Amino acid sequence: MNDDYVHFNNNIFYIEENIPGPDDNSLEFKFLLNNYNSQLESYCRCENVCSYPKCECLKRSGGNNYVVEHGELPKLKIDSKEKQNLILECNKQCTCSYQCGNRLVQLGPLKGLMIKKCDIVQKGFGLFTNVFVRNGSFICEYIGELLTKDQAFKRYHHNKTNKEMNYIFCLIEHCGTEVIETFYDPSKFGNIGRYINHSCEPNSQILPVRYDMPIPKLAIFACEDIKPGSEITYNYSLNSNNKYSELIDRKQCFCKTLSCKGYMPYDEI
Ligand SMILES: C[S@@+](CC[C@H](N)C(=O)[O-])C[C@H]1O[C@@H](n2cnc3c(N)ncnc32)[C@H](O)[C@@H]1O
Repeated sequence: MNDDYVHFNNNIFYIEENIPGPDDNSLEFKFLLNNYNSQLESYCRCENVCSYPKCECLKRSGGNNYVVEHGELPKLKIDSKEKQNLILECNKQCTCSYQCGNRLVQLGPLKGLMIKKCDIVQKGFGLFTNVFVRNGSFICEYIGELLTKDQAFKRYHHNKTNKEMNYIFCLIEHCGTEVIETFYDPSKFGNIGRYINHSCEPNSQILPVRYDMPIPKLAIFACEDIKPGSEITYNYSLNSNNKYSELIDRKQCFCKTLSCKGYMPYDEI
């Protein structure tokens, strides 16, 4: 990966990959660590660049993940209710080259992103772009510590009690009858993705992407063309789960869009 960004706050450690949180001696942590240290079972034996349906990774993804010519998600106004295919990139066990069009998130974030204070003080800092971002482009990952459910709840309540911002992201994936839950916290260890604010009319979307290990990476893609100078935003509720609605902010929303719901997301059961 090639990430040129840094934090301006020395108390936050810049990381370019998710890391396991502290060991809480639970079975869940052992399972998480085991997954963290495992390799994805699938890989391809393609030469140079991959094509569907020959490539095993693309076959498992159900088709091309990215538009080959531009290295973007297909131009879709991504809808939260639409069923999203598994995004499985080629990984380090694959024999294809690094020019293969099925490697995007692993190549690192967009250049030209900037962290700055938002005009609306209640939002704190935000992530902005200095460059034009095409619809479907990969912007950056949301990287942090990987926590067990118990750790995520404890940290969330600590933040709430101390009136601190919440950075914990809870990903719930449904795979047949299986439900996979992953908790990310970039509050102390994280990348630039931690500065992206919520909007009720977002210009980006967060999606799970897998390569190398079975634990998904959280990847943020533009869901419309974004002009230079704009703030990058996504809707925090899209991957939240009603079961853990407690982990979602119920603060006043200051996105100031016409569709603003007034509060930060909270999915009803
Ligand atoms: C992942 S952080 C985003 C970066 C954060 N603004 C900062 O300064 O580090 C999430 C926190 O930002 C604030 N936030 C994000 N979107 C907001 C919005 N639309 N309105 C008000 N506050 C927002 C909330 O305090 C939330 O807990």
